[in-house]
Amino acid sequence: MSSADKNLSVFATSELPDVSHRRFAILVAEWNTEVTEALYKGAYQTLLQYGAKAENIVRGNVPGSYELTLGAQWFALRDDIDAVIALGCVIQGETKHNDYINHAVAQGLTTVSLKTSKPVIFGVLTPNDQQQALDRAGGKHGNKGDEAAITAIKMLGLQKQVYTKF
Ligand SMILES: Nc1c(NC[C@H](O)[C@H](O)[C@H](O)CO)[nH]c(=O)[nH]c1=O
Ligand SMILES: CC(=O)[C@@H](O)COP(=O)(O)O
Repeated sequence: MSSADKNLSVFATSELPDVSHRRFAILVAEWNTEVTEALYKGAYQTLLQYGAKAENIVRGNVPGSYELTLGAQWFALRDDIDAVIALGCVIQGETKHNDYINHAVAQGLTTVSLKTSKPVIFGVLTPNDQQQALDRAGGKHGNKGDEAAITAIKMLGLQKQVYTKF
Protein backbone atom coordinates (compact mmCIF):
# COMPACT_ATOMS: atom_id res chain seq x y z
CA MET A 1 0.00 0.00 0.00
CA SER A 2 1.56 3.29 -1.01
CA SER A 3 1.55 6.46 1.05
CA ALA A 4 -0.93 7.86 -1.40
CA ASP A 5 -3.39 5.22 -0.23
CA LYS A 6 -2.82 5.68 3.48
CA ASN A 7 -1.80 8.31 5.95
CA LEU A 8 1.56 7.36 7.44
CA SER A 9 0.38 8.71 10.75
CA VAL A 10 -2.66 6.45 10.96
CA PHE A 11 -1.67 3.29 12.79
CA ALA A 12 -2.98 0.84 15.32
CA THR A 13 -2.16 2.07 18.82
CA SER A 14 -3.84 -0.78 20.62
CA GLU A 15 -1.63 -3.02 22.71
CA LEU A 16 1.44 -0.77 22.50
CA PRO A 17 3.96 -1.80 25.18
CA ASP A 18 5.08 0.25 28.15
CA VAL A 19 8.22 2.08 26.98
CA SER A 20 8.61 4.42 29.94
CA HIS A 21 11.88 2.69 30.82
CA ARG A 22 13.14 2.29 27.27
CA ARG A 23 15.96 4.40 25.79
CA PHE A 24 15.82 5.69 22.24
CA ALA A 25 18.37 7.29 19.90
CA ILE A 26 17.07 9.44 17.06
CA LEU A 27 19.54 10.14 14.25
CA VAL A 28 18.82 13.08 11.95
CA ALA A 29 20.49 13.70 8.59
CA GLU A 30 21.40 17.34 7.87
CA TRP A 31 20.48 17.31 4.20
CA ASN A 32 16.97 18.73 3.42
CA THR A 33 16.65 19.96 7.00
CA GLU A 34 13.17 21.44 6.47
CA VAL A 35 12.04 17.87 5.94
CA THR A 36 14.29 16.03 8.41
CA GLU A 37 13.50 18.44 11.25
CA ALA A 38 9.79 17.81 10.64
CA LEU A 39 10.46 14.07 10.72
CA TYR A 40 12.38 14.47 13.98
CA LYS A 41 9.60 16.53 15.58
CA GLY A 42 7.08 13.88 14.60
CA ALA A 43 9.20 11.03 15.91
CA TYR A 44 10.11 12.76 19.18
CA GLN A 45 6.57 13.86 19.96
CA THR A 46 5.16 10.44 19.07
CA LEU A 47 7.60 8.71 21.40
CA LEU A 48 6.51 11.02 24.23
CA GLN A 49 2.83 10.62 23.33
CA TYR A 50 3.04 6.85 23.68
CA GLY A 51 4.98 6.72 26.92
CA ALA A 52 8.66 7.32 26.37
CA LYS A 53 10.38 9.80 28.67
CA ALA A 54 12.28 12.82 27.36
CA GLU A 55 15.30 11.95 29.48
CA ASN A 56 15.45 8.57 27.74
CA ILE A 57 15.65 10.03 24.22
CA VAL A 58 18.98 11.13 22.73
CA ARG A 59 19.43 12.89 19.41
CA GLY A 60 22.39 12.64 17.07
CA ASN A 61 23.02 14.54 13.82
CA VAL A 62 24.81 13.14 10.77
CA PRO A 63 25.96 15.06 7.67
CA GLY A 64 23.80 13.09 5.27
CA SER A 65 21.62 10.00 5.05
CA TYR A 66 24.59 7.91 3.95
CA GLU A 67 26.12 8.46 7.40
CA LEU A 68 23.01 7.22 9.17
CA THR A 69 24.40 3.69 9.01
CA LEU A 70 27.57 4.35 11.02
CA GLY A 71 25.73 6.66 13.40
CA ALA A 72 23.16 3.95 13.97
CA GLN A 73 25.87 1.39 14.65
CA TRP A 74 27.58 3.63 17.20
CA PHE A 75 24.32 4.13 19.09
CA ALA A 76 23.08 0.55 18.73
CA LEU A 77 26.32 -0.82 20.21
CA ARG A 78 25.71 1.17 23.39
CA ASP A 79 24.23 -1.03 26.12
CA ASP A 80 22.05 1.87 27.27
CA ILE A 81 20.20 2.27 23.95
CA ASP A 82 17.24 0.00 23.20
CA ALA A 83 16.24 1.24 19.75
CA VAL A 84 17.53 3.58 17.05
CA ILE A 85 15.39 5.68 14.71
CA ALA A 86 17.22 6.89 11.59
CA LEU A 87 15.68 9.88 9.83
CA GLY A 88 16.69 11.31 6.47
CA CYS A 89 15.45 12.56 3.14
CA VAL A 90 17.20 11.65 -0.10
CA ILE A 91 15.72 13.59 -2.99
CA GLN A 92 16.29 12.27 -6.52
CA GLY A 93 18.73 14.42 -8.45
CA GLU A 94 20.00 14.41 -12.02
CA THR A 95 22.22 11.39 -11.50
CA LYS A 96 21.92 7.97 -9.87
CA HIS A 97 23.59 9.24 -6.68
CA ASN A 98 20.33 8.98 -4.73
CA ASP A 99 19.93 5.33 -5.73
CA TYR A 100 23.35 4.45 -4.35
CA ILE A 101 22.66 6.30 -1.11
CA ASN A 102 19.22 4.79 -0.64
CA HIS A 103 20.37 1.23 -1.22
CA ALA A 104 23.42 1.67 1.00
CA VAL A 105 21.36 3.14 3.84
CA ALA A 106 18.61 0.54 3.64
CA GLN A 107 21.09 -2.32 3.59
CA GLY A 108 23.34 -0.71 6.17
CA LEU A 109 20.60 -0.06 8.71
CA THR A 110 19.29 -3.59 8.28
CA THR A 111 22.79 -4.95 8.88
CA VAL A 112 23.19 -2.91 12.05
CA SER A 113 19.80 -4.03 13.32
CA LEU A 114 20.56 -7.71 12.73
CA LYS A 115 24.12 -7.42 14.11
CA THR A 116 22.99 -5.77 17.31
CA SER A 117 19.58 -7.48 17.57
CA LYS A 118 18.02 -4.11 18.22
CA PRO A 119 15.31 -2.22 16.31
CA VAL A 120 16.97 0.19 13.86
CA ILE A 121 14.13 1.95 12.10
CA PHE A 122 14.38 3.13 8.48
CA GLY A 123 12.82 6.56 8.63
CA VAL A 124 14.35 7.79 5.38
CA LEU A 125 12.21 9.44 2.73
CA THR A 126 13.28 8.72 -0.85
CA PRO A 127 11.10 11.13 -2.83
CA ASN A 128 11.30 12.22 -6.41
CA ASP A 129 10.97 15.87 -5.43
CA GLN A 130 10.64 18.29 -2.52
CA GLN A 131 6.85 18.26 -2.55
CA GLN A 132 6.66 14.51 -2.18
CA ALA A 133 9.01 14.87 0.79
CA LEU A 134 6.95 17.58 2.46
CA ASP A 135 3.78 15.55 1.90
CA ARG A 136 5.33 12.78 4.04
CA ALA A 137 6.84 14.98 6.74
CA GLY A 138 3.68 16.39 8.24
CA GLY A 139 1.77 16.98 5.03
CA LYS A 140 -1.16 15.27 3.36
CA HIS A 141 0.36 11.82 3.72
CA GLY A 142 1.19 12.23 7.38
CA ASN A 143 4.62 12.04 8.95
CA LYS A 144 7.05 9.18 8.47
CA GLY A 145 8.71 10.31 11.68
CA ASP A 146 5.52 9.41 13.59
CA GLU A 147 5.46 6.07 11.79
CA ALA A 148 9.11 5.38 12.59
CA ALA A 149 8.56 6.05 16.30
CA ILE A 150 5.53 3.75 16.46
CA THR A 151 7.51 1.09 14.61
CA ALA A 152 10.30 1.30 17.20
CA ILE A 153 7.78 0.99 20.04
CA LYS A 154 6.03 -1.97 18.42
CA MET A 155 9.33 -3.79 17.81
CA LEU A 156 10.33 -3.34 21.45
CA GLY A 157 6.98 -4.85 22.37
CA LEU A 158 7.65 -7.83 20.12
CA GLN A 159 11.14 -8.18 21.57
CA LYS A 160 9.70 -8.36 25.09
CA GLN A 161 7.07 -10.89 23.98
CA VAL A 162 9.63 -13.10 22.26
CA TYR A 163 12.00 -13.11 25.23
CA THR A 164 9.28 -13.67 27.80
CA LYS A 165 9.49 -17.45 28.19
CA PHE A 166 6.57 -19.71 28.94
N1 LIG B 1 21.79 14.33 -1.88
C1 LIG B 1 21.50 13.96 -0.60
C2 LIG B 1 22.47 13.51 0.30
N2 LIG B 1 23.77 13.44 -0.08
C3 LIG B 1 24.88 13.33 0.85
C4 LIG B 1 25.12 11.88 1.29
O1 LIG B 1 24.11 11.42 2.18
C5 LIG B 1 26.47 11.79 2.02
O2 LIG B 1 26.45 12.63 3.15
C6 LIG B 1 27.61 12.17 1.12
O3 LIG B 1 27.57 11.35 -0.04
C7 LIG B 1 28.98 11.99 1.82
O4 LIG B 1 29.13 10.68 2.28
N3 LIG B 1 22.14 13.14 1.54
C8 LIG B 1 20.83 13.20 1.97
O5 LIG B 1 20.54 12.86 3.13
N4 LIG B 1 19.87 13.63 1.12
C9 LIG B 1 20.15 14.01 -0.16
O6 LIG B 1 19.22 14.40 -0.92
C1 LIG C 1 20.88 12.34 -3.71
C2 LIG C 1 21.86 13.40 -3.94
O1 LIG C 1 23.01 13.40 -3.46
C3 LIG C 1 21.47 14.39 -4.94
O2 LIG C 1 21.22 15.63 -4.32
C4 LIG C 1 22.60 14.57 -5.94
O3 LIG C 1 22.06 15.27 -6.98
P1 LIG C 1 22.61 14.97 -8.45
O4 LIG C 1 22.28 13.52 -8.76
O5 LIG C 1 21.84 15.95 -9.35
O6 LIG C 1 24.10 15.23 -8.42
